[in-house]
Amino acid sequence: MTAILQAHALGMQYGRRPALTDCTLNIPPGHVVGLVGPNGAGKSTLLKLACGLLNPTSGSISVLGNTPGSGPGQLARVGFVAQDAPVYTNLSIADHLRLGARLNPRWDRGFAERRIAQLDLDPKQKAGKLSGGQRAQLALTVAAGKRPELLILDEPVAGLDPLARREFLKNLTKSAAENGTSVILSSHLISDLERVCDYLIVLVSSRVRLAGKVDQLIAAHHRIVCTLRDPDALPTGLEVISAEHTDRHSTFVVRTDTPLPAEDWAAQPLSMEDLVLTYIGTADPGLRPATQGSQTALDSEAGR
Ligand SMILES: Nc1ncnc2c1ncn2[C@@H]1O[C@H](COP(=O)(O)OP(=O)(O)OP(=O)(O)O)[C@@H](O)[C@H]1O
Repeated sequence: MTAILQAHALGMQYGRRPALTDCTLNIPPGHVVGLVGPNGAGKSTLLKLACGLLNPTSGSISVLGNTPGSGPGQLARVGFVAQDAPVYTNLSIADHLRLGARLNPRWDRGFAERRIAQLDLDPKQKAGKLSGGQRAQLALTVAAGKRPELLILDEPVAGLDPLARREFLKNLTKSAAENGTSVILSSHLISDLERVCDYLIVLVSSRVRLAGKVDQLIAAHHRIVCTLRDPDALPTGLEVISAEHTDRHSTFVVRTDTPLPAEDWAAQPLSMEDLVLTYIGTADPGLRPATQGSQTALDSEAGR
């Protein structure tokens, strides 16, 4: 099966500033992929590279097996909503839907019109007069109405109120499953991603720190609490992702691809939020040298 996104040693620099460094990914189709990371981590840069809005300064990227943005055929297969949900301010909502129909061979008019009605928006309203959240809803409707194979959304729910956010995410997963669409969405709202994503990418300081299927990542990570000890005293095969110590106890987040050995410790699973925060909180690659290697291993696992 063709990967929805394959990147090898992908890099992007704006002038001398690296925005994405040595990014290697192999995302299989059929997933809702959550892309998380702190401000400035490189999320939007990766998504723009995937749409062909930017060209890499090093490495390679392919999306659905092709070079991003390489002609009308590829553009029709990928729907994209940028972070600020751009719309044509002088055009009405109905004009946007007409434009969508003209430009996209697989345009789903019924879906788009239904969605606008469900949102209680007036088709005659100029897009420039919509609220920020309503503009985001219009941009999302146009992107989804293309019926793309891959929908790329850069912080799609940031401008939506809590109820609209929940509804949007529910519809997104339902429509992705019904239409066989893969989705990549970035967000700072980990609890939202937890609800809808089954594949996770954590970007920190322009590098991929973690990537893989959520269930496999959760199964491979454990929080263990034990009497005070040095990480080197832990059994081999456990990769220490984070370590915290009090006078008496040590708490480690460890990763292992084999079952956790039974020892004199209390072990707990991590939630997706715990996992993300652990990797974001241990962002210094100098402190945690093994994680990039783990990412590559998981990627090849997921790409099988
Ligand atoms: N057009 C640009 N020119 C110069 N530097 C840029 C440009 N766009 C992004 N950058 C820089 O590249 C880095 C990555 O930015 P990017 O927008 O990809 O991050 P992000 O993870 O999407 O951040 P956020 O969560 O704040 O949206 C940042 O250091 C940013 O300042």
